[in-house]
Amino acid sequence: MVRAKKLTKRFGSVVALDSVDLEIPGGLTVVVGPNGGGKSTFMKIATGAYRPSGGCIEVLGKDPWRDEGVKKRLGASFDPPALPPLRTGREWLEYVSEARGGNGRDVTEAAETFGIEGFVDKRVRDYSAGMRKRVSLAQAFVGDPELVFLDEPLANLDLEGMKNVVGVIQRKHEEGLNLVVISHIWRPFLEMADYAVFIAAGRVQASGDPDEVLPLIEGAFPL
Ligand SMILES: Nc1ncnc2c1ncn2[C@@H]1O[C@H](COP(=O)(O)OP(=O)(O)OP(=O)(O)O)[C@@H](O)[C@H]1O
Repeated sequence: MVRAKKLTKRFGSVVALDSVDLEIPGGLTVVVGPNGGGKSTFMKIATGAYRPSGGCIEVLGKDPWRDEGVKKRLGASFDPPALPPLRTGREWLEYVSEARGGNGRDVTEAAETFGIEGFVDKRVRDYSAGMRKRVSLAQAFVGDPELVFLDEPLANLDLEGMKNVVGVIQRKHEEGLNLVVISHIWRPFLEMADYAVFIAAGRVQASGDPDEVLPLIEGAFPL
């Protein structure tokens, strides 16, 4: 699904990703690591939002920075959510669905899935943080993407919302969708994951079977 070789990203003197070699297979992958480790930067490069400073990355066999076609096959929910403040949630979701080659009709289903029907016709600027997160999650799934990236899908959600989103991810995974989930709340996702990646200090510290990566994660974040 994703193949990175010597992938590097610098912001001035900060090296956010330092010569990362990584292959992410199909299925559900969980990406874990400390704040500032490079996870979101990796996702932004993988979805074509950032250009690498060095090395290369292929997503679904294509370069996401250069290939506009592959971007249409990817769904993404960034954290914090990137939504246009003056649009309604519905207008934005229809736009994203259509940009991915969908017909916008799946927006109603996505609205139900993420419990946003009550406010989807209001402007984004009037949303709470949790409402923004829900619309941003719906955005990742409309337009029938082949691979979905979610950055902190549980951030700002209430308990009911968290349970719902974990359930949606489980169901999408079972239906055969490919997902890459970055989450500090890793336990519910690691249980269902096919692959795990631990990123810290701009490097992949471990990747592979979740059962093998888990001890490393628990060692790094003792509770
Ligand atoms: N647009 C940017 N401009 C400058 N520095 C950046 C930018 N984006 C990220 N960085 C820096 O790159 C490093 C990696 O950040 P990144 O957001 O990828 O980490 P992360 O693992 O996602 O962290 P968190 O768990 O806190 O979300 C950090 O040192 C951060 O300050």
